[in-house]
Amino acid sequence: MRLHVADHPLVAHKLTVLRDKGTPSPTFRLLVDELVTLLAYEATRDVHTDTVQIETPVTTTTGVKLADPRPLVVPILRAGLGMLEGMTRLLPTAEVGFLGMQRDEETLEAITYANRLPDDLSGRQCFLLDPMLATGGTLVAAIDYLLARGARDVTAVCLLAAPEGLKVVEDFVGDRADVQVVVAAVDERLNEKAYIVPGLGDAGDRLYGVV
Ligand SMILES: O=P(O)(O)OC[C@H]1O[C@H](OP(=O)(O)OP(=O)(O)O)[C@H](O)[C@@H]1O
Ligand SMILES: O=c1cc[nH]c(=O)[nH]1
Ligand SMILES: [Mg+2]
Repeated sequence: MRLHVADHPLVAHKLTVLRDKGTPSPTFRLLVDELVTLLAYEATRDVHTDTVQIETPVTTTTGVKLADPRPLVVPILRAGLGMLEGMTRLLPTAEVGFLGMQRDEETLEAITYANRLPDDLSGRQCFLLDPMLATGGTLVAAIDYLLARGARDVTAVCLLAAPEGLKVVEDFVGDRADVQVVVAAVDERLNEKAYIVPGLGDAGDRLYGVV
């Protein structure tokens, strides 16, 4: 597993406002969207492209376009939905799949309540979106769904990760696939409720309100 931590003052600034418990949902949603755009720039550095010939008003030249097969973007509901628009803005050709997963707050097991993915992901570049990588249980289960469909090139875009969760993902992936995790920051640790510290609280609740 490869880890990329975005090291940029704009990322740090936006993340600080996001962490602030006084930041209301509309601002939180906007900041998540802006942060994803900055992270997507790093996360798509190895996106496949094809060479194309085009004519500018002046001459003929060689350029690139996003290649086929199209990349697949998969937000992990609920909280990952807040990252979808920012990602597809940068990857306009992407196909979008969906995973609905909820962590059981007692057992910390990830329960899947929605799964809409293409059957065959061999040769496809896949991007998983989830703001929080805490114990890693949710991300491991999501990566497992993609690997089971033949994906071998997976990038997870997260806002915050705990060191404990990163280790779990790394141990799960081993050398089974090329998995990259792109994050805005790696935080200190998990607390006794497996929340990220200092973190930003419950990302789904802060985006969409408590249900
Ligand atoms: O690494 P883990 O320990 O598995 O925890 C991280 C997961 O928990 C949160 O989702 P949650 O289960 O709260 O669902 P939600 O998005 O509907 O709020 C978060 O968005 C991740 O999906
Ligand atoms: O800190 C955490 C841990 C899991 N899920 C969240 O939304 N936040
Ligand atoms: Mg939640």
